[in-house]
Amino acid sequence: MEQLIKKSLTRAQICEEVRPGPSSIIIFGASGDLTFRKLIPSIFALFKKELLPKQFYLLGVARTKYTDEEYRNEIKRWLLNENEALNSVLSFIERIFYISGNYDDDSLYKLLQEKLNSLDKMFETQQNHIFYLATPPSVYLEIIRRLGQFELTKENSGGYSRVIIEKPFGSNLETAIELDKELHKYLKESQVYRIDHYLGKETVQNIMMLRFANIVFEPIWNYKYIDNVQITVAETLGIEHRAGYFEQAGLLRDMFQNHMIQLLTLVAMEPPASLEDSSVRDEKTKLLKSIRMYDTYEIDKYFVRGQYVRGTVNGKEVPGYREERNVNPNSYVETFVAGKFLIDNWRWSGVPFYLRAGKRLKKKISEIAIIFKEVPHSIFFKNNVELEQNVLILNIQPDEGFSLKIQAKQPGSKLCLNTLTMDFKYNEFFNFKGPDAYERLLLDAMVGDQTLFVRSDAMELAWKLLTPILNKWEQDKEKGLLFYEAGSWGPKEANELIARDGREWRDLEAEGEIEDGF
Ligand SMILES: NC(=O)C1=CN([C@@H]2O[C@H](COP(=O)(O)OP(=O)(O)OC[C@H]3O[C@@H](n4cnc5c(N)ncnc54)[C@H](OP(=O)(O)O)[C@@H]3O)[C@@H](O)[C@H]2O)C=CC1
Ligand SMILES: O=C1O[C@H](COP(=O)(O)O)[C@@H](O)[C@H](O)[C@H]1O
Repeated sequence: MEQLIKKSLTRAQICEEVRPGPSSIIIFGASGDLTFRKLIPSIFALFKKELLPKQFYLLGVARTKYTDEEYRNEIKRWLLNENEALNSVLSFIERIFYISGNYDDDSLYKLLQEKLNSLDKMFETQQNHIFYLATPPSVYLEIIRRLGQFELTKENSGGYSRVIIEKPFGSNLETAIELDKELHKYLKESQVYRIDHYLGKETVQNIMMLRFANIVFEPIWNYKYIDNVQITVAETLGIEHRAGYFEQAGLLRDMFQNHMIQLLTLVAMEPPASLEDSSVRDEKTKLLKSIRMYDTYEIDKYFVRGQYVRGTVNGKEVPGYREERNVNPNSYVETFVAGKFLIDNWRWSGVPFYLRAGKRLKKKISEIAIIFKEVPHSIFFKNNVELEQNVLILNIQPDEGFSLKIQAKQPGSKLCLNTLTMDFKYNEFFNFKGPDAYERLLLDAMVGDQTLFVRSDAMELAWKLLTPILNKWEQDKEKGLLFYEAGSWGPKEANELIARDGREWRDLEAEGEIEDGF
């Protein structure tokens, strides 16, 4: 009995959300898309759930001129548009302030110092500051240098100073290292929170729970039982208003350097010694070191890149990438990538990880599929009829959850097998829509938990892996770029990539549907 009580007490303690101590969030780029669409709604959601500390304020910084009042009105309008209740919105915006200026101008940082001093006193936030860089990456360094020069990154005056940095972190290995080096002149690694919003998604966090809190999966989580792993992040959206960014980035930087590689890492890493952030991040790093680097001549064999042309998505005609506003009509930037990754360690020897992601595909769906080997000997059918392989699917979106495909007897007939899907959907089971990824991550930054943020070495290793590919594509320009119709599943060569190994991509046509939300 005592044991049981102990167990449930521990569970309650684990489940309980830790409300952070006094905190402030200072957003650079506060007039931008990310701030309005993701950051403000997530901070507001935390406010409504009473997960923000009582001693809290938010300070927006950008070049656009607003008074506090005008900025609050913008936020009010935005939140009311999202059907939020007026009363909550009004009490939330009382904690919001705004200053404007140019990032390369000392007077902005003097003003910032003064504002922080007075707000820290007013809200008793004990000089605890989280600086969120939600600006274009080109100004990250400038902001960090100035914060450093104005001693806003120093922690010895009582409070903490943390910096959340949005992706992309650099544009290749060299620039990422350079940015990191400069950053570390002013900040210790424990102050740096490199955000990857996929790590805040419920199913993504659940990968570790599923693997390491159950006995049934881990013993078969290896080359002996797993045939291949497929990770798909398909979007119906194009590049929206982000042509300026996407023309520089392309899909490999936009999705693989961060989200896709992180997903692969969580599926493939060894069990960490504990849930401590350093243990988890050590395992991720170890795994990243085992991913095979390809020689330049192998890249075409293992990677396919494509760009969408005009087509129909969700019944609507959409322009091709080169026809999008602010895109170079001869652009050879990729909007689709499929690749085969191999992990050179004992657990994953010979197990391919097929990854694909793309814009303007047939439907929005993200999943990780663990495809198990065939049974070694089938007693069920003569004439070599193959049994379908078991598949464990971790559904990241639209319906967060997981499903297991197994073979079962079809009722009635004497001996007919069929695939049965054991389906678990978060929303249905818990009757609760999980929080947005940014809520989780902002809360973690306030309590100082870096587990779900990307450490310097992992970020570097991901760039190391992808930079040779980026270099080759940069050299090849249009050569090797394949065109696919918007509303399809990408270039047919992506199917050939996997067919060469005698496999095929999972058919995602029939899985649940939603509109893109990002
Ligand atoms: N939007 C999204 O969905 C996602 C964005 N990100 C990352 O978050 C960051 C912000 O993205 P997002 O909000 O879309 O970006 P925006 O293009 O909306 O820019 C944010 C703000 O930065 C300021 N800004 C724009 N250009 C410059 C410039 N050249 N110099 C200084 N300031 C500038 C503008 O404010 P003002 O003119 O008032 O100064 C703008 O409101 C980027 O690093 C992006 O890669 C990451 C994941 C998703
Ligand atoms: O970081 C990014 O992610 C979104 C996809 O995010 P999701 O949560 O909607 O799956 C992608 O559209 C964007 O290009 C990329 O920068």
